[in-house]
Amino acid sequence: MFFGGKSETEAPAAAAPKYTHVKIHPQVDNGIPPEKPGFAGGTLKCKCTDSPVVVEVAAQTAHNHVCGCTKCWKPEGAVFAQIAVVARDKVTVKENADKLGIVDTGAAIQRHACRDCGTHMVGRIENTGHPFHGLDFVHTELSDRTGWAAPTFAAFVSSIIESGVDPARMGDIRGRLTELGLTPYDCLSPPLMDVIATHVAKTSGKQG
Ligand SMILES: N[C@@H](CCC(=O)N[C@@H](CSCO)C(=O)NCC(=O)O)C(=O)O
Ligand SMILES: [Zn+2]
Ligand SMILES: [Zn+2]
Repeated sequence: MFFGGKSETEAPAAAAPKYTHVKIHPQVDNGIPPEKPGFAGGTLKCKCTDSPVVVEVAAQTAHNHVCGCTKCWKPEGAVFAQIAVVARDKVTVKENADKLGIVDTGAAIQRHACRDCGTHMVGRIENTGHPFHGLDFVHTELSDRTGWAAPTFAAFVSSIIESGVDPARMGDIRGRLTELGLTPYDCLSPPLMDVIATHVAKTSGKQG
């Protein structure tokens, strides 16, 4: 140590979070709950108090993220959705399937929502040529279990402006996402964009 400075082995103090006033989504605003090793799924329930739609997800999810796009379902007041994927053969509607309807039949991800409360229960891709065909999109916050895959990035961040968020807030919002360890992207994460590009290149014959 020289002249009362820091010792070479002393870790620098972590910077205090600056953007805790910025709300993203209830599942991440107060710290992200850790996933549990060996966690094998659970049931998702819509918000209806009477005859809720119940969906079984019989596996851990992957690629969980917060999404700012206009299409993903967000809980009341949230700026972002939280959404993950799981193999479609692990997803079964167990109760009140008759309450489900497709939000937009023209979208790549067909979001099956409860007609009574509006909650999106399963997003399914029917196009077999889509890079993510075989994966369903689910909101694991609809489960009362803990241990689901934690979100690891923020997708379609600029799209929140399309939902009415003031563009002047984007610096603070990206700052909060970064603070939470949810790196902000204006599309999907680099590994997922690579999956999409590889699929496109294989389809066009540019990759073997
Ligand atoms: N700016 C648009 C973007 C919508 C968008 O492309 N969303 C993505 C991500 S959803 C889950 O991460 C997507 O793949 N959409 C396909 C679909 O929704 O069918 C907007 O905000 O609307
Ligand atoms: Zn409902
Ligand atoms: Zn989305």
